[in-house]
Amino acid sequence: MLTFPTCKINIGLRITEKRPDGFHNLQSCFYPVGWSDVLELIPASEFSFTDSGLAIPGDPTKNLCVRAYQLLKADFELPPVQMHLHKIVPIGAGLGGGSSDAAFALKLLNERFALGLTVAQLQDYARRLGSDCAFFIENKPMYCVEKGDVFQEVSLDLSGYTILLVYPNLAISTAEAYAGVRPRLPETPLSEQLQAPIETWRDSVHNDFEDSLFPVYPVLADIKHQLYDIGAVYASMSGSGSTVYGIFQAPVTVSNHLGRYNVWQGKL
Ligand SMILES: C[C@@](CO)(OP(=O)(O)O)[C@H](O)COP(=O)(O)OP(=O)(O)OC[C@H]1O[C@@H](n2ccc(N)nc2=O)[C@H](O)[C@@H]1O
Ligand SMILES: Nc1ncnc2c1ncn2[C@@H]1O[C@H](COP(=O)(O)OP(=O)(O)O)[C@@H](O)[C@H]1O
Repeated sequence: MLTFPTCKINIGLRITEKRPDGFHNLQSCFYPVGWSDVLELIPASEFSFTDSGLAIPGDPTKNLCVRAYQLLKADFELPPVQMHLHKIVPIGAGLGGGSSDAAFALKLLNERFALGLTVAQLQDYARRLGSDCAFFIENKPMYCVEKGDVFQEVSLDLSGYTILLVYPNLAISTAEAYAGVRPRLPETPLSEQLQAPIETWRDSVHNDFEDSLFPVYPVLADIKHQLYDIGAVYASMSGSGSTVYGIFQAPVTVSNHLGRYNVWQGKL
């Protein structure tokens, strides 16, 4: 069985406070984007995990796909499987690629072995693997609060718009990015700003990580300016970086300047 774990962008990201557990509460709209990995699962005589494509840093036995399998194996009689992940979505990119792989692995195992888990149960397993992970169970636009794993419905429909993602070949660790932010409650809640037309977002919808990361990595601000220069209606860094995206009315010609990076263009 094959599945295609997509990624996400954050439209606005406000870090509101540090929590007693060391994590941060946030406000953000998570929006699915079609740049995807490929995950294959085949029943086998013993468990194995292999990967190809982009090199994934860290111990493969701790890959989030393996952890998803082990999590379910602890509660169910799961047969052994051969798992293969072809990695396409950049890593340390603010796109939630690893979290998506884990969530799609949970969904695939649930389906293949008829475990009968509900969406809420799958989300509970996903929360144990990472703050971003539960979003990818339903994988639809959501207003996310607390650790990014508590959801409120959002009536945001950007279908028809084109998105251009630019990964500047620079990985940023999520934990380090959080260590650099100064949490504060925004004067206007992000949910209110998102209700205004997309043309207004440039002056209102903000990713708090830009404040601490743009001075350290000037290439990020440069990409954002370039995206506006080529006609983006709205541009921002996604998550804790380093991907910067632009939303456009129609498909765009990627300039030579941006073409040096790892770019992906598609419909929202
Ligand atoms: C910043 C965001 C925004 O969507 O996305 P990415 O940029 O990673 O895609 C997320 O909050 C990332 O979520 P995720 O990547 O799942 O983080 P986790 O694995 O749970 O945590 C990694 C580390 O980030 C910090 N962390 C994460 C989430 C959160 N709400 N508060 C935190 O302080 C903690 O230091 C934690 O040890
Ligand atoms: N399947 C996976 N894909 C990507 N990264 C993974 C995976 N499993 C574990 N990881 C670990 O998670 C870290 C970053 O994950 P990722 O979700 O890509 O970050 P971000 O959301 O910031 O882009 C990597 O450094 C890697 O060690």
